[in-house]
Amino acid sequence: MALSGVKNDRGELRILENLDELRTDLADYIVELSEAAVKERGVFAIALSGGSLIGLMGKLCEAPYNKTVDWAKWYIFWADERVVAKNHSDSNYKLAKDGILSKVPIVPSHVHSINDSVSAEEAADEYMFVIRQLVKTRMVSVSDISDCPKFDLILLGMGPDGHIASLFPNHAVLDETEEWVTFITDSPKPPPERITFTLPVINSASNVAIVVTGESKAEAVHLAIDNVEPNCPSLPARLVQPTKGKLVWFLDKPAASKLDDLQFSE
Ligand SMILES: O=C1O[C@H](COP(=O)(O)O)[C@@H](O)[C@H](O)[C@H]1O
Repeated sequence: MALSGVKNDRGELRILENLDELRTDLADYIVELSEAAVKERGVFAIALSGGSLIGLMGKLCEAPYNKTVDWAKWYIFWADERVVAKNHSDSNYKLAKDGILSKVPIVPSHVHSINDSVSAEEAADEYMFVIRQLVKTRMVSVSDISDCPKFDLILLGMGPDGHIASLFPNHAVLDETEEWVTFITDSPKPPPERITFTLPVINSASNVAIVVTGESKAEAVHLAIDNVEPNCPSLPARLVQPTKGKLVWFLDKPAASKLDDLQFSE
């Protein structure tokens, strides 16, 4: 049985009994947000991450979701990408294409992947330009408190070190507040060159979901969510604090195993 509730100011927690329940709950949540965005704005702008997240989104390619979702209204972006060719096994685009995008009727021109034939710096600049054009036409909304794009949903995974997108602990990239998209060339996790949404963009989204499974991430989940002393100011996952949007954590039981006193109703 799932546990769910709100934990201090760290958003809503959904702790699922097993991976199958997590996959279903995640698919239901994404579909609900896509229906609301399409009803309100006519489109759904969703940013994906790489890693284990894509496999956990797999139910979207199955019945009933594959037939009922209004795929033609989806606009796809990436919260981060590794600077490798699109057919490289490290590519977040390839992962999403093989795992989801090739299995549902997404409009190819709505898939906004990152240019893989230029440097990391150029790719970040270009991606920001692409997003800027889509903000102008309101395919992507704009935040009313900053000039940042306001994605309908940003989906994040989290590494055992607490990184989200390609924002790593104690890295200068966490201080980037001017750019929407930036790049790094020294990622502690290979490959070294990556581009990533910055924290202001992530925190301007209408909805952010962080999806984490497995015991190896339990300590980082605890540090990111609980009121720990000393606080972990440079743990990237802890810095996800949507200004006006909603944050939801999807956790399996092993990932949630180190959280302090869970007192949610079952
Ligand atoms: O390198 C990355 O890692 C994170 C976490 O991946 P996971 O496999 O541990 O879930 C991922 O969210 C990010 O997009 C990716 O580039």
